[in-house]
Amino acid sequence: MSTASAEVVAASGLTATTLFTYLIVPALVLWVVYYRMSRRRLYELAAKLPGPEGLPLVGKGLEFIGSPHDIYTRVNKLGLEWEDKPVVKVWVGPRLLVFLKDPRDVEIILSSHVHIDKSPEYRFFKPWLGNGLLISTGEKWRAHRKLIAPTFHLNVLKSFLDLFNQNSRAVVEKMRKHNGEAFDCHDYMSECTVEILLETAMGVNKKTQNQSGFEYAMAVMKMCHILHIRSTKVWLRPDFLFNLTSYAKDQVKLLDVIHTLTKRVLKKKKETYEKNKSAILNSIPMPTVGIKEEKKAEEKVKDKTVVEGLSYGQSSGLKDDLDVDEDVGEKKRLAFLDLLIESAQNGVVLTDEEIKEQVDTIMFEGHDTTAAGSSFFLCVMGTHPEIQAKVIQEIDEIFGDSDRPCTFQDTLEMKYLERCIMETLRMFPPVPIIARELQQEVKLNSCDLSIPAKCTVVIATVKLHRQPDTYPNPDVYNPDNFLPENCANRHYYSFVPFSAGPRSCVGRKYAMLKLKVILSTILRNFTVHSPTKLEDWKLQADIILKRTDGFKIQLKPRKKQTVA
Ligand code: HEM
Repeated sequence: MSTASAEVVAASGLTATTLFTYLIVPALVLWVVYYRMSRRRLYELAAKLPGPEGLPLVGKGLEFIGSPHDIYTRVNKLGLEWEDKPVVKVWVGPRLLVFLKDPRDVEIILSSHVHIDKSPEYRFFKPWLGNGLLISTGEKWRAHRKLIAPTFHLNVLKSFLDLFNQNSRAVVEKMRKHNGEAFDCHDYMSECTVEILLETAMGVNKKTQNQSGFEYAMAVMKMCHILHIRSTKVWLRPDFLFNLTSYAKDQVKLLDVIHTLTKRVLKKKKETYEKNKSAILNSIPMPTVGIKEEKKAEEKVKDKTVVEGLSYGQSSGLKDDLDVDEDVGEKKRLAFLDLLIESAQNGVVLTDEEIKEQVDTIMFEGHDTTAAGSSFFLCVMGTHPEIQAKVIQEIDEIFGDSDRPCTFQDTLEMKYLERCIMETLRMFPPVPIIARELQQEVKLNSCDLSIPAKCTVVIATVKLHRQPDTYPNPDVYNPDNFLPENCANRHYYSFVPFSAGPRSCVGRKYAMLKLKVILSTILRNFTVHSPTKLEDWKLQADIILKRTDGFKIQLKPRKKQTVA
């Protein structure tokens, strides 16, 4: 306070404390009244929703303290207490979270073209993924989705089979050195999926990758951990507090590793593009095995339309923009990064920064999810030898004694393996929650209740996929859950590991094809044993679902070594 104003205050007999009381306190009270009035409808509807009331001010915020496994266990327990309700509200401080687990309600959210905004927690991804497809919304998201979805067309994916095969064989050779010893398979799956992504979607040659795949995968894992900590520890949410912690310093270092790789990938690709524009079209690797037979098989498949639906990770009644039948045309069949660069050169408004954000998004979404899915699969096989034997029998019927690479037609014949992958994604969905910020009130289908605008809707796939009225014995691993006759009467939205509707996973078909090639190659070479029973696994919902106790497996060679 200046001397003059201090004198005025002194003359009027006011002290700084009374000034505070007379000005700041009423302003604060007015703000609180305004804040509550503007959220009146939210409180009104929230009061009618079932769920724990929690403590004043913090609600159930304290449930989110502790290790990722503790949080997972506590939130799961909370879910069990409200098991009989189709919808459960949870207050975390001033935030209202509404958990949905009835497929009829899940359908309202996921099938909507309106409820597409991600929840505020996704903003923690911003320094990493910018405004990439996972986070963006509105017109930007719509335009980029339209551009990117065709790059995951089956015709593009089929051209990746050689690379899927080569990398699967490489990981088999790397894992062989454990010689029957127990080891954590997640690091291998992680490295392998990063390398496959670099070679396929990004078109980066293996020779130029060096150690970067492994380093990148480790940096991504650590970043996910930091993001998880931020979204669960309320005090780390504001940037100014987070920036004071060692997590912020670690984040800077990790993002440096991640973005260095992305920038390098982008630079290389642009140089190639400039050097020889026409060579870009030819740079998509073409399959070299059994092309004629593939063509015949494809025609057969087209007649039967068996390639959609469950084969590619979603209930057969669901369709999204990945299921468009018309071929995008020879010229347009570009791999992801080639298409983005070409589009930017040909007048589509796409800045270098936007391309980088999409590359980061695809690298993250495309790698950690598949690494978790394949690691869970191997562990499940290891704990269910009788089911593993059936998968191996199917694979042997397809390949016999041959070491030939896997073709697209082979993947279509892996029906039992497919059901086992589906069942793994049911029990252990790599993306355990899908969260949206509602801009409009929503009337639920399962009951006579509405959820308010401005709340966060959470679809916990880990819960949705284990509803006993949909899946008898939901905690028992049973691939027969995905027999056609058992799927027939099930609600389409009761199985959404890749989400569904307009914001479904753009890499769904890519992931399924890649999983079939990697996992069949591993089981052509080894039988898997897993030392810990499935009931004893310790899970943590760390953005991506993981095992706190690690993905330990032992491999026993089945036959002579394949040539890598
Ligand atoms: C087993 C593997 C995978 C699973 C379980 C999975 C699951 C999901 C889920 C649940 C979402 C919706 C997330 C949300 O709404 O918050 C999603 C979105 C997305 N996924 Fe995947 N994913 C997998 C593999 C992949 C792959 C291989 C790629 C790319 C190569 C990919 C790219 C994306 C992208 C870009 C989005 C954002 C789409 C949008 O918002 O329009 N995913 N994924």
